[in-house]
Amino acid sequence: MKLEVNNLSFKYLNSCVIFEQVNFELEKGQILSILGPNGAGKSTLLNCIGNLITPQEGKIRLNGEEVDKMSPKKVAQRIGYVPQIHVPTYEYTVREFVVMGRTPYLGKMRSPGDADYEQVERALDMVGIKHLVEKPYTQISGGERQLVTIARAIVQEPDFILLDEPTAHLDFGNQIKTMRLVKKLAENGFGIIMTTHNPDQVFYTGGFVALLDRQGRLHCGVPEDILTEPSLTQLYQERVCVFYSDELKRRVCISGI
Ligand SMILES: Nc1ncnc2c1ncn2[C@@H]1O[C@H](COP(=O)(O)OP(=O)(O)OP(=O)(O)O)[C@@H](O)[C@H]1O
Repeated sequence: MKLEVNNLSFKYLNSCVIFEQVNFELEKGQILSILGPNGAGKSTLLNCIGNLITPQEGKIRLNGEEVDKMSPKKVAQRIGYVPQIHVPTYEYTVREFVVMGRTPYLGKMRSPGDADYEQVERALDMVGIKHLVEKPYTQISGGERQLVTIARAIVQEPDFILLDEPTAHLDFGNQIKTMRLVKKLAENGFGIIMTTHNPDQVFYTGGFVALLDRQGRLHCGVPEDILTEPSLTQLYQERVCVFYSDELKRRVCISGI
């Protein structure tokens, strides 16, 4: 299963262009991390890929099929989306919230069955929050909510999962655990597209990386080529240091303060 993004351009009504001529492709089991300054357009790009908003130009295809011509149900079977902030509207328990990920597979008027709930338990176990299963979704923390939303995307069994800043609300330990989880999801065959503000996470997860600059251009490649001291310093307008750690056996990125 291949996701292709061709010549994508987007602007909001009455705004300047957010990004232009964006091109990349990704296979199931691969990771693409998107970095860029605040307001560059990373979430907007994810929303286009998830078919939540329509680009003015360009196409997104899944195995050659145009996403905007697919039914919402079929898109939901192929692409899972974990937004940056999820505002709860009703006191669902975590179990009830996560099982909603099974909706694209349920027939009209059919309720989830034992097998669906077993998937929920497995997904909560995988993200490390099985103990929250009975808790109301409105009574868990922002970070826990993010993990619950990842569990919902897992039970959706999509080919690709879009993660918008999956570590945004997480403490340092949970950020590390989530990056380990992202790698595990890719090893389990999910294609992952995630946005992040931490270049070091990309050296850990590996895969591909894309920098979205302030001019709306996307520069894609492997971390070793794309995440260099000059490119990151230019992107963030602050000194950034990149070096090889013998202990970690990978490159490391830290602020150059
Ligand atoms: N619904 C909207 N209507 C008009 N402009 C919008 C809308 N949503 C976002 N924008 C603008 O589009 C630009 C890109 O926003 P977006 O949220 O995609 O950036 P981002 O790179 O994800 O930012 P951050 O890192 O801060 O989350 C910003 O200037 C933002 O103000």
